[in-house]
Amino acid sequence: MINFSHSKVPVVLVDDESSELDAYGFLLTSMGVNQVVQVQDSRRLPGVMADLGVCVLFLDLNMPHKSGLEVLKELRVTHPHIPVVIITANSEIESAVECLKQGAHDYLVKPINMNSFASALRNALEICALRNEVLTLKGVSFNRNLKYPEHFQDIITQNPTMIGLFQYIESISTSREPILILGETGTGKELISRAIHDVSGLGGPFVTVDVAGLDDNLFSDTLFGHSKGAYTGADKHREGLVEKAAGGSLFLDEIGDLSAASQVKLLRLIQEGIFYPLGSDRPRTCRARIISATNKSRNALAAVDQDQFRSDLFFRLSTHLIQVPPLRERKEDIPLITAYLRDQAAKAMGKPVVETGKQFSAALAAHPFPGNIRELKTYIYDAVAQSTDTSLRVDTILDRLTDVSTVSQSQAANAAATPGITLEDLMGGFPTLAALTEYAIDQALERSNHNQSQAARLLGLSKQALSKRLKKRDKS
Ligand SMILES: Nc1ncnc2c1ncn2[C@@H]1O[C@H](COP(=O)(O)OP(=O)(O)OP(=O)(O)O)[C@@H](O)[C@H]1O
Repeated sequence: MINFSHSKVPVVLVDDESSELDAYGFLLTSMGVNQVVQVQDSRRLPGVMADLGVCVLFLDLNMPHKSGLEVLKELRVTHPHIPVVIITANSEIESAVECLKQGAHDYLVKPINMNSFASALRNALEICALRNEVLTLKGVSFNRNLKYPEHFQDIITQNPTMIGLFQYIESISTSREPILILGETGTGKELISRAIHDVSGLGGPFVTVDVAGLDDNLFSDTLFGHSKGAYTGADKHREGLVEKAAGGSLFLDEIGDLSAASQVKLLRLIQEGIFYPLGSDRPRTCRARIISATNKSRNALAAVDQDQFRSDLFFRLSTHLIQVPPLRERKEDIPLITAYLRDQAAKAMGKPVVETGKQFSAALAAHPFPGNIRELKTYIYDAVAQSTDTSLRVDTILDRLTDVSTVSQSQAANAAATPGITLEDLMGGFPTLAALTEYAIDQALERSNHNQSQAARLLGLSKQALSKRLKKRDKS
């Protein structure tokens, strides 16, 4: 019998029938699997996964409360790297195929044959090992290692840098020092600030203010409030947002646009921890944690020779500094976020969920997204509103992508100027498409130890298509 005792990866079984759970559990233990986790109520799975991290999942399709398909859709968002094997009855084959489309790794039909079970497990463990290797090479643990994944569930990503940011946010959760979030417009800075607040466990409210449109008087009034009679029309005492955020977090958005006079007031607030409502000489203590954000670059903000933004304020605000990567640097997130927004838009508009479609996906993949996720959201909502077919219509975005591409030419030029390995370096000259294809096939075979099923999966091909190509290559 195959023995999996060398693998430390836990195997999770999700099935509402306790007799099935016991039977599969027994089978796995007898194959030497070290850790078997049984989940009878699929609604409990997110909690179980939060503690486990990397694992292989066997998922029954037909369950009360939350079906296998619903669970799978959620997992694709929260744990996109985890291989999922569907367990299905003969009558549910169509649903199982739908699950494969949704990213399940394999399916088994009941009654389950021990050999098929073992081979599905072996493949899933191999996928775990391969993906782990790739992410380790990128400097990130396959395991998200998050203590509070639920606080990040609205931030859809599978990008290693983003997951690293989540880990950083958890590591500073007990600090009450200021946090500065840098990132281009629409990269999700506000979403991240919300997650920072949630992870911090602060019991007070999360209060946000966009300081870009505030002149100095309005800034003081908004943040610090005023006492009765402070100015004409101030007919009663009004507390400011610093007070409202007591015991919680105050999120100051667009901090890079703050006037010089307001910068001085903010610096005093952070340094001394006190503030004065307008018209009052009684100091109040600031009991809010300050999170700020800007879409100006770090260099533009911190440049000591420019007096636009005080460098002392920059350093005070950025005890903890978070740099959010633009969408064009995490292209692997585009399909994931697209699917999430597409489903969200369909739900909001009461329309059926449709496929994204190959052409639509390809057009998005080639776009630089100067407006990042906010821009992507605009396209998806518009395309969903116009959709009448089984997939999103690419013509709804093509014109818009061209317009924005012109705007973003300078960004693209910057990206191109980024030092790194060029295609020429890699291939010894600019490659033809055919040469690139061959190179990708070689790499996939090498990384999968010449296991053709694994290699085909890495390449996004069926095993048959890969084997056809390899045969053709052998003949030539
Ligand atoms: N990873 C993500 N997954 C899903 N939705 C996202 C993600 N990142 C951002 N969004 C969505 O994109 C939109 C813009 O995000 P957000 O307002 O947080 O960006 P921002 O960086 O604060 O932008 P700005 O600098 O213009 O204020 C919001 O609707 C947000 O919900």
